[in-house]
Amino acid sequence: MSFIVGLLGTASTYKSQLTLAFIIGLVLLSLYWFYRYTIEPTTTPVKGLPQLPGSIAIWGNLKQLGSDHPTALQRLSLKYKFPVFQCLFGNQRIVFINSYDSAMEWFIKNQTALIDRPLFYTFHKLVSTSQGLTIGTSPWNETCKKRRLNVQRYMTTPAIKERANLIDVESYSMLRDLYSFTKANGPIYPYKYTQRLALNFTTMLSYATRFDDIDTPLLGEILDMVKVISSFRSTNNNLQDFIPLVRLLPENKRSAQAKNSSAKRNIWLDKLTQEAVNHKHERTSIVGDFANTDGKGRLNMDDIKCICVGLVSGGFETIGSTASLIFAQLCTENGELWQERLYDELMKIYDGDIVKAYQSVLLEEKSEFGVSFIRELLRMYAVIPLIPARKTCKEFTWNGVTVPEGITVILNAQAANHDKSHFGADADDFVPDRFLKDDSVNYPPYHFTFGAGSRACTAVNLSNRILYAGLCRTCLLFKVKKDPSRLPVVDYVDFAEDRQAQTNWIKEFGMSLEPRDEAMVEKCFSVSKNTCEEDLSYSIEYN
Ligand code: HEM
Repeated sequence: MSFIVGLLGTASTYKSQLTLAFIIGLVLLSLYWFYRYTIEPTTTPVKGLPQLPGSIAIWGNLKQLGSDHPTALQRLSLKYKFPVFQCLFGNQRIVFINSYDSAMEWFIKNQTALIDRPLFYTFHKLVSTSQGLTIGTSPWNETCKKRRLNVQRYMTTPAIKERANLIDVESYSMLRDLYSFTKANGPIYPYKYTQRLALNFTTMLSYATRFDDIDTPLLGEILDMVKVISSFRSTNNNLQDFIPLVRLLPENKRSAQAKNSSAKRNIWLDKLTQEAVNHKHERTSIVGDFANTDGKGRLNMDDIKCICVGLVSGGFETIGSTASLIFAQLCTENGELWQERLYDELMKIYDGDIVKAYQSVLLEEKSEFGVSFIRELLRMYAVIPLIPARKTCKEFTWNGVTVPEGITVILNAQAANHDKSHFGADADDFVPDRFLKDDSVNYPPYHFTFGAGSRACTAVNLSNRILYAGLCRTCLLFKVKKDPSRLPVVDYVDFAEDRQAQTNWIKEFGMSLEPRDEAMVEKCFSVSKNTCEEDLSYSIEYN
């Protein structure tokens, strides 16, 4: 300021007046640029929708949300009694949906208006540049529509039955290795085993390749890398998505890490794709199906690559996390009772024939308790608590409010799944009987863990089947035993190891498998080994 006053004082010549005008102009321009680039919200407020108080310049409401966004948003929604509100993440305006009924209204009743997805700087500009956008990260356009329709071919009830061998080989391998490890060494944290089940399922479906040895170095590398990539989609790990200034900082570590992980991922994905093409005549896979058409179908190789990356990333973490939560719940105080109840019910359904039950759970979901248990597990733990963002592609009206086109909307599945006005006072408890009753709760979509509406998870039925078969096979052959020195944390918020991740996974706990009848375990395992001989031979360790 004193500099400008000084200049004014001595601005006797025309030249210095010009200099002064130039400097003031430059300052004003810089301030304008600063405002437009980093403070001005990208969209105007939605008239009539409550705004979350406490927004500050540059940060918006981000600071007040701390490191656990879904829980903070859920708490604020209850505090202010706003099931739906808008807030600012940096300069991005986002509408959050936090209750069961409002989720139904926005994501199901108005699903055609919410079919689009917005683009985010980190994920879309840094991570996804070379393999292209997956279905789950792509805006709605002809390419996305075509790819989504093709994926649905692999997710129909007959298609799931046709690929039951994949559920067989992976649930068998998981139980085989957990059993042999815990028999020899005592309790173990099962997460890596459930992750391998999930990763293998998606790589088998996409590329007809799997990992058999839990200690294969590439498996560990892939598990780490996919976790890093997924963190780029989280709302609270990526300031640069919301605060444009952060993008300008030199040595932005997150951006460098994003590029690096994406480059590494592409190397192994390209290898898997090539393997699948090489084996196109002998092995069934999505890439192989495509290669056999000689590119004459509606899809091209880029489409296929994107579809497969999407299936691997969409399925791997979610199934892996939810499957380890099955073991966690079976290790709780009531876990033993639930195991016995399921075992008895399955014995009743399959006339005491364990081998028949062991095979049938791949093809049908006849145990009502088993179905309810998995449904409740998914409701209790929204492993992706904030559903990937949507963007309104047309105007619609909700509760008298006109929601315009171009608004970013995020469903807080954790909040909607724990909405006491829908699920009752025990909404925060794990009640595996919840979906056995004939009431308004036992009604699709049951919960919002798979998202909802036009862009909901394409693999709902497939995921339910994988989880059901895993649960039933475990209880048919084994008693899951807790490790008293490492009990699981089963609270729906505190269970998560890292509340900043996009997909939550459970904190370490210990469990072991005790056979109900060792001879029967061997018998069932040899049934799987024989039926899945060919799938087992697709393991990278044997090629
Ligand atoms: C417990 C298991 C799973 C959970 C909790 C889950 C959850 C989700 C969620 C929350 C979304 C976003 C939905 C939305 O915006 O409304 C999604 C999308 C998607 N999921 Fe899943 N998922 C699971 C398993 C799988 C599996 C096994 C696959 C593939 C084999 C898969 C493939 C996809 C795809 C392709 C999309 C993108 C859909 C689109 O944007 O049109 N998911 N999933």
